[in-house]
Parts: sequence; C-alpha cells; structure tokens
Amino acid sequence: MADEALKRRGMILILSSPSGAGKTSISRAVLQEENEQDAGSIHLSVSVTTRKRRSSEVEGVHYKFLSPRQFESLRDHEDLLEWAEVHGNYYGTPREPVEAALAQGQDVLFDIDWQGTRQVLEKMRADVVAVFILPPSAAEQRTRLERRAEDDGAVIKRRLANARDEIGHWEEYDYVLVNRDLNDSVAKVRAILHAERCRRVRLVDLPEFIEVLDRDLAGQP
Ligand SMILES: Nc1nc2c(ncn2[C@@H]2O[C@H](COP(=O)(O)OP(=O)(O)O)[C@@H](O)[C@H]2O)c(=O)[nH]1
Ligand SMILES: Nc1ncnc2c1ncn2[C@@H]1O[C@H](COP(=O)(O)OP(=O)(O)O)[C@@H](O)[C@H]1O
Repeated sequence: MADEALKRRGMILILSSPSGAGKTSISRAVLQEENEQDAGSIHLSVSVTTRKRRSSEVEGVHYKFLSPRQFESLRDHEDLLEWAEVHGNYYGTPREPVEAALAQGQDVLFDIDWQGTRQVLEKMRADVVAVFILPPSAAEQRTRLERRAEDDGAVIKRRLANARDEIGHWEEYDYVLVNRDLNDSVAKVRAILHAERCRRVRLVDLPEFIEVLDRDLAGQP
C-alpha cells in the first residue's frame, strides 16, 4: 500500500455473528469507509452458496449463487479454503482470490460462521483476526430480522433457533463486540483492523529495514 513505510502481508479479518446481529451491515460500511481512505486495501471474500438470492443481493458481489452440484464440484476439487452447511444451505470461501490478495499485502474480509472460522484458524492462524458480533438482546435481534424483511417467518425462526449454537463459540474469537450503535461498531472494527495491520509478524521486510537503520546509525558521527 502506497503510504506505508514497510511492506506488509495481508490479513484475513473474519466477522461472525448470529443472524440479524448486524455483521453484513458492519462489513459493508467497513469496506466502504476503508476504501474511501485507501482504495484497494481491503475487499470482501465473495462466498459461494446454495441459498436463494435475496432481493437486496447482487450475484457475484454479495455471493455467487450455485446449485448444490456446482458447489460440490468446487468443494471436491479442493477449490474452497473452508466450507460449511449453515441453516440448511452450503456456504464456502473460494481459495485462490484469498491467497493472491494476502501475497499482495491486501486484506480480505470474511463474513463466515463459526465452523468456517475454525477451519481457517486451523490452516492460517497467523494471518487471521477473528471478530465476533453480538446483538444487544434477543428481542432486538428478532426485531432486526423482522425489519430486514428478507426472509419468511419459518426462515427467521430457524435462524433465531440457530443463534444459541453460533453464540456458544464466542470464546474462539480474538475480539467480541455488541452491535448496539452501528457507527460505533464500524469504528471499533476499523480500529481493530488498523491495530492488527501493525503486528510485527505481518511486516515482511522488517528485518531488512532494521538492518539498514542499524547500519546507518552505526555509521553516524
Ligand atoms: N463457513 C461459511 N459460512 C458462511 C460463508 N458465507 C456466509 N456464511 C455464513 O452463513 C450464515 C448465513 O448467512 P446468510 O445466508 O447471508 O444470512 P444472514 O447471516 O442472516 O445475513 C452466516 O453466519 C454467514 O456468516 C462461507 O463462505 N463459509
Ligand atoms: N446497530 C444497529 N442498530 C439497528 N439496526 C441494525 C444495526 N445493525 C444492523 N441493523 C439492521 O438489522 C438488520 C439485520 O442486519 P444484517 O446486517 O443483515 O445482519 P446479519 O448479516 O448479521 O444477519 C438489518 O435490517 C440492518 O439494517
């Protein structure tokens, strides 16, 4: 990235939450604000899924919508970094775009569930920062799902029933936040991202930088 003194390896920023807690709203705002500040620094990992497209979603932007057969073919060819069945549908992360972005020092945002998070942590712990988002209360979570009005009653019921299972994995995450005020949550996720970018292990040319600094200091009168 243009304004950084040190070359950096990219990271995977995972956002997980029970349905309706607000991770999609937070991720869209984080991506927009970050790219206004520094274009191309972070992008969404576009998952593949067998679930039906919602009216607000655009093919290839929010998800790639596949048939079960297409999904299984990708999975069986090891083209997915992780995959899981969630709320009765398959979801997975295409591997190649993520590996390319990390190598170029770009960050990738994952909106994935706890099962996927576990797989990515097992494979790539050093490159992963995992954030768990909670709703302020069960009543507010239900209200948000109903207000979103993208799913029918049975689907909302299933998502709320699965919420306890998802929340049960909070201890597997590096950071946890309660999404009460959206702007506040977006600011917190951006603060996490900015701090994590400075981690020593991500600064790939730090040893050379220190060596030059040290040599120049030694050579000073
Ligand atoms: N493991 C995994 N989970 C995913 C992936 N994409 C989405 N999910 C999760 O699947 C769940 C359902 O997502 P979605 O159908 O968009 O519903 P929403 O959470 O109610 O907005 C959420 O927990 C997502 O984080 C993926 O590629 N892999
Ligand atoms: N902090 C918040 N306060 C009030 N409403 C919110 C907040 N965050 C998200 N929402 C709303 O709640 C609904 C569910 O949010 P969404 O981002 O789709 O959740 P998720 O992706 O976790 O299922 C949406 O209608 C969204 O506009």
